[in-house]
Amino acid sequence: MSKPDSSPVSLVWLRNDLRLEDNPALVAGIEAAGDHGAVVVVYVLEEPDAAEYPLPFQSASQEENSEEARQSVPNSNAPRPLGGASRWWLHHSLTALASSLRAIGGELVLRRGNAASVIPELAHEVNATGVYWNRRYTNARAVDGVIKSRLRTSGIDAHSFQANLLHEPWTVSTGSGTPFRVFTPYWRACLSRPLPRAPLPAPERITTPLTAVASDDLSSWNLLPQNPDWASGLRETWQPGEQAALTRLSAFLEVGLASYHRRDEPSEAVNSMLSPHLRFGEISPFQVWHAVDSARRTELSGQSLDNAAKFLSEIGWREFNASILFYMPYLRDQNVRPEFDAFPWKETDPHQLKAWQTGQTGVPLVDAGMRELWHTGIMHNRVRMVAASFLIKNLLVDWRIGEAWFWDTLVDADEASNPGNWQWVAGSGVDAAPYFRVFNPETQAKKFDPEAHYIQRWVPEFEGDAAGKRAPGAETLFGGSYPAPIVDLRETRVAALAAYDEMRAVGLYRGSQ
Ligand SMILES: Cc1cc2nc3c(=O)[nH]c(=O)nc-3n(C[C@H](O)[C@H](O)[C@H](O)COP(=O)(O)OP(=O)(O)OC[C@H]3O[C@@H](n4cnc5c(N)ncnc54)[C@H](O)[C@@H]3O)c2cc1C
Repeated sequence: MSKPDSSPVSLVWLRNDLRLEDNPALVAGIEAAGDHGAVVVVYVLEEPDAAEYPLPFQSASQEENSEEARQSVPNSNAPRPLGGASRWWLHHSLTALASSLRAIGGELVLRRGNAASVIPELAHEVNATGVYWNRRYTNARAVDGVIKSRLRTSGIDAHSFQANLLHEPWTVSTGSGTPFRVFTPYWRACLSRPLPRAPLPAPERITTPLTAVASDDLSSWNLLPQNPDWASGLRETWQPGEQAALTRLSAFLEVGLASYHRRDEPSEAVNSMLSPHLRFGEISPFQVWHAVDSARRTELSGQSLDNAAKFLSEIGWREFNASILFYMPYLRDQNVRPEFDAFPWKETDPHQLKAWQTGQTGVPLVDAGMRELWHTGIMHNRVRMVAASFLIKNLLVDWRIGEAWFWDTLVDADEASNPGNWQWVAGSGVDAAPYFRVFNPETQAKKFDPEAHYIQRWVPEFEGDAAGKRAPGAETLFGGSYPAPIVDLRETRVAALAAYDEMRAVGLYRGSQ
């Protein structure tokens, strides 16, 4: 339905919240427009001028970690350009969102460019009386700050809402008022806070302005891969969009949750697979929390109750990483623990790196994970840890190189969780695994994929057991269809520990100067 152009207009800017249910900005925009107003819903493909948002900006991070090294960050606060798999997801998620909006009378307007210009210009174009968005906690909030002041200068109200985190970073702090650096007390503090608010229902109708608002054609954004079209595995695996996210959540509650204690076994389909849906905000953590919480109050018992608590704590890790990025905007570029700046990374061997990226290292569990990633845009969490550890510790490749590959290939690539987890594996992050913990892919496979079902699925040419032991005679296949390991796991483990000692010696030397 359309309203006359003189009516009040709300501009709702959707970002990582591509949903109708539990969308406070959308609800507030509709309410503010009232019975006589109209609502314009926009998504902006952000292409900011990075120089406009230099790091570091004034934030608590500088108090939190104020060493000189952390100040000279080469990056900017501009939103991080999406990787290939995320662009694929975004295309389909926007398509789904546009169709849901149309079903209740709305339209999705698409614009591209620097949001700091695009949003104020669009607000003027549609005579917006207010602009509404849900808050983000990445470095790109610097962009939001600029927009807010530009809008206010021209007399337009800007309103932002909590929608994408259960606990905004500044609401959870230690007794002395500093951010948590260790997960367990962080999550305990979260759990002692008031229960997360109930999710909001989806709006039933939206009124658009009488005059249609110009929109880009989604296909002109070229988000989908062409020549080659590498997305067939993504299409087989995923259905982006709000409806699919809700279906995933229901399926997890019905089937996965009861077996979630087996979440470390990659051949078991017990994990929720919600990460890309959460990443793009097709479902909110409030919806997930309340669905699980209501199940545990009414239906669950025994093991399932423990599983529910564990699952919610994984949602907690997502929040924890968001909080880390909030306070440490350099998370993707810099070691959180400065002593790692002296780590003697090896000069990257392009052949070894390629073998890792393409799942041809000759280490079956690592290769299975990397092939799963390439084909489906996702990798099981346990295998992510093993594959990352292999790159960092057995190949001595700087974690930032692995992080960039995951950023490009994961459909759930997240500005906080990706570098946060890479730094966790590297040992350079907050609450990280100690560097001397080197995942042994053979032991990990024996423990978590004992029948080698997962390995067989992704590395069918491998003949041997899960621990990487070749079947009799299969040694002759080395150099054949499945390669021999590109490095010796035991020797490289020793080399990694020696490199770690070298780094610590530099620290001790510097400390003694
Ligand atoms: C090297 C490495 C890189 C990673 N990069 C990302 C990333 O870019 N984006 C991402 O969402 N997760 C990342 N993870 C965390 C984790 O692997 C995925 O969240 C998980 O595999 C997603 O599958 P799921 O939805 O079935 O998880 P479930 O087990 O069902 O967990 C439910 C939700 O909890 C959250 N979650 C679970 N584990 C973690 C974790 N360790 N850190 C943060 N959130 C978590 C996710 O939102 C997930 O959807 C990474 C882990 C590693 C080791």
